[in-house]
Amino acid sequence: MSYPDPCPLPPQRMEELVDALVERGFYVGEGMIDAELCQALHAEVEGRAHQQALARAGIGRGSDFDTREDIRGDAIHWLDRETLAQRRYLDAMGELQQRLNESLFLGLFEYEAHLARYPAGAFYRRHLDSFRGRANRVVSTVGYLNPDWPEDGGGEMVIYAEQDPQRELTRVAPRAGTLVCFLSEQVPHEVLPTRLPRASIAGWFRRNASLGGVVDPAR
Ligand SMILES: O=C(O)CCC(=O)C(=O)O
Ligand SMILES: [Fe+2]
Repeated sequence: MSYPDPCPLPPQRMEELVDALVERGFYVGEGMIDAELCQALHAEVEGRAHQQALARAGIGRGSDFDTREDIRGDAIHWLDRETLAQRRYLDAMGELQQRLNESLFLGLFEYEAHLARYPAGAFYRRHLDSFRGRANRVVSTVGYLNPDWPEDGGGEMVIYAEQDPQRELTRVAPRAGTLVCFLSEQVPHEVLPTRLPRASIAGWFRRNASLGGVVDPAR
């Protein structure tokens, strides 16, 4: 497998991403993630599903953890840099982290992400990514991996207004190459029921929890 160097996110589009985050709190970029990389990551998700090497996703953390199919129905695998494709993706997110810190002084200091597969019929009800026990999530990213997603495939991600969480701002089809980025504490969002198996990577830039919510100085 060969990849273009140095980064699978187009550097010239970083500025539009940063501007959208500042102006609207979210960004939707089609064709942001390299097609070959999406293909490799998609194969990894499907391979893991086949080997039953994905874990049921849950809500909450530690002793609060619970699987709730009425809230979310995906199965996940936390990225561990095991494959070249994972390393490429994480390296790209590392560059994005650096860019966000330089431009917005967010003090992001680490990134965690998981592969996710929503089987047919699965969804994830409207939620915020930063909640009790996860208050240090600052910026969320979702990269989509399914090539040729049909118009009637379902599984769109809906973004709602912060002040009026009933009001839809946009719907995003989970098509390979699209990258969505948003402020974790402010942007309510939802995954509509999918008609086809749907693969993505959801990830979060975090600030240092040990500082009790105080922003790290930009590095
Ligand atoms: O896959 C998506 O579109 C979003 C997933 C999500 O909201 C999450 O994992 O927190
Ligand atoms: Fe989410």
